[in-house]
Amino acid sequence: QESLYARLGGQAALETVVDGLLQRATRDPRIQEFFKDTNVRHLRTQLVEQLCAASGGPCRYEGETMKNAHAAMGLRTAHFNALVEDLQDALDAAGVPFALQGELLALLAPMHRDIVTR
Ligand code: HEM
Repeated sequence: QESLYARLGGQAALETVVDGLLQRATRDPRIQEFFKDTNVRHLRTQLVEQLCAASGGPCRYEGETMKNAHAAMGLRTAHFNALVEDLQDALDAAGVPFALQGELLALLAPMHRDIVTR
């Protein structure tokens, strides 16, 4: 079985998905406030690298732990779910098949416990 990374379409596909996610999240009234002082360029690089590594691609994630990166934000489950919805929209828009979307989301779901702090 090929890696999820390869089946998603590799680096270019991941970049399209992350761009779509960041466009949506930074305009999403439910969560946009969290991104107002963020260097989105840097976040894009880190997210692509993280998703590449997590999906079995040829990358190593060297960014912050999920706990450290989000500790100061006081995120709730509703914020987490809003971001996941934006990601699903971005995956749909990129034409990623539903089954592959599920595989990617399953990799991210366990991060909830490090990201949501209240
Ligand atoms: C599965 C869910 C999530 C993943 C995989 C994820 C991933 C990441 C990554 C990789 C970084 C970069 C860390 C670094 O700079 O080294 C980051 C930062 C950030 N995340 Fe998340 N995140 C998630 C959920 C959320 C949610 C729910 C929010 C807000 C609603 C959020 C807002 C942010 C912001 C604003 C930053 C940048 C902080 C800064 O400006 O330094 N994230 N996230």
